[in-house]
Amino acid sequence: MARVQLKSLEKVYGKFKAVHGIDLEIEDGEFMVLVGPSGCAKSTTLRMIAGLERISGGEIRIGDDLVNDKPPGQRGIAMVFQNYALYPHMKVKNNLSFGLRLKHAPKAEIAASTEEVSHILEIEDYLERLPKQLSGGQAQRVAVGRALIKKPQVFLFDEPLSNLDAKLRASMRVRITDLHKQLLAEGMHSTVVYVTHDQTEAMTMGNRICVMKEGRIMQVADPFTLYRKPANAFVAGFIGSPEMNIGDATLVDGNKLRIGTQTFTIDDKARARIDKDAPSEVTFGVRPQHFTVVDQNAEEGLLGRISHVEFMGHEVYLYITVEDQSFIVVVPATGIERQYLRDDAIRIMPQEDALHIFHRRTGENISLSA
Ligand SMILES: Nc1ncnc2c1ncn2[C@@H]1O[C@H](COP(=O)(O)OP(=O)(O)OP(=O)(O)O)[C@@H](O)[C@H]1O
Repeated sequence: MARVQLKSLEKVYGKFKAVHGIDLEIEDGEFMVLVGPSGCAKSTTLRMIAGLERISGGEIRIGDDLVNDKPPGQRGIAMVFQNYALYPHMKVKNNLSFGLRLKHAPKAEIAASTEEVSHILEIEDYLERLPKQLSGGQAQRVAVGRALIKKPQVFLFDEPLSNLDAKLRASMRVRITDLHKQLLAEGMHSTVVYVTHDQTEAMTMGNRICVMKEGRIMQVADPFTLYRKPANAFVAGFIGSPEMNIGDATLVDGNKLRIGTQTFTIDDKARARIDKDAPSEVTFGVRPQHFTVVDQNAEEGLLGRISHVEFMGHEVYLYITVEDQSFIVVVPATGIERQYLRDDAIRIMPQEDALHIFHRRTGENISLSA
């Protein structure tokens, strides 16, 4: 069993509390991504699980073991770092087998494991090279191989793809998640805790994602739930690209929303979801993909002006100013009947069930019920 449990976990650096008593249960075999902006303490949390950082309070369990005071080598973990951390003077094959040699594993086992791992990661051709003779992607595969060869209960990844270009990152995302599935299919209890600041990486790789902010957990959920039902305005703004449109609004008579001086009727589905006790001064949220461009003379919707147009190939990003609020709206580029031009007037309307309402002060999503 390689469940990882964090209970009231805390980290204090001098007078600064970096981690504020977080609770998180990562299931056996799960791929859990810790994501959040720079400084939210995702790396600190990972390093505490690894045993590279002492904890200031709370508990960490790996499997059934309380590991609070155990050194990294006794935790059944292997870690892959952003900078690969390969030994520069060792050939790839020796980098791979280093952990096994340290444990004085039999020579035949070392040879067989090196062969197996290099085959899985397709690095057989580089075994005799030094790290400096590898590309970034190849070096990263060696770093993953070095973790894999230890057959750890838990893999810890700290921003492993940050140093790669966009194309290589995309292919390594697939490779790592495929590898995880393969290990599970072979009956290895390989739990993954993966740290990134990149929401695309989080959404595409995680079974579940833990979104963090300033040393606190904002939401833990599967990618679909995070996108469709963000618990608060922070998660809503962090997950999704381009970012969700978020701004001040007023609920009027429980069935209308006023943004600036413009008011539109909230659709029945959204109205049913909004907390009956919601305050009138709220924060609204609508994803750029969830607006419809409606007739300029329609009675409903928000009338604004296009301030900028970005043609992205398959879609067009429209930057729209509605009074003093800025919106970004994504429309499909194929089949558009009209050309969108800068300075044009435009009227937009949130699609049915696409409106989120957040508590202005706490940020809590008060349109999630039902
Ligand atoms: N050794 C340290 N001494 C003091 N403060 C530290 C130390 N290490 C980290 N911190 C602080 O703790 C907070 C969390 O840092 P951490 O590196 O875990 O964040 P992160 O989310 O991983 O950020 P990044 O994506 O930039 O790596 C930050 O405010 C950081 O400045």
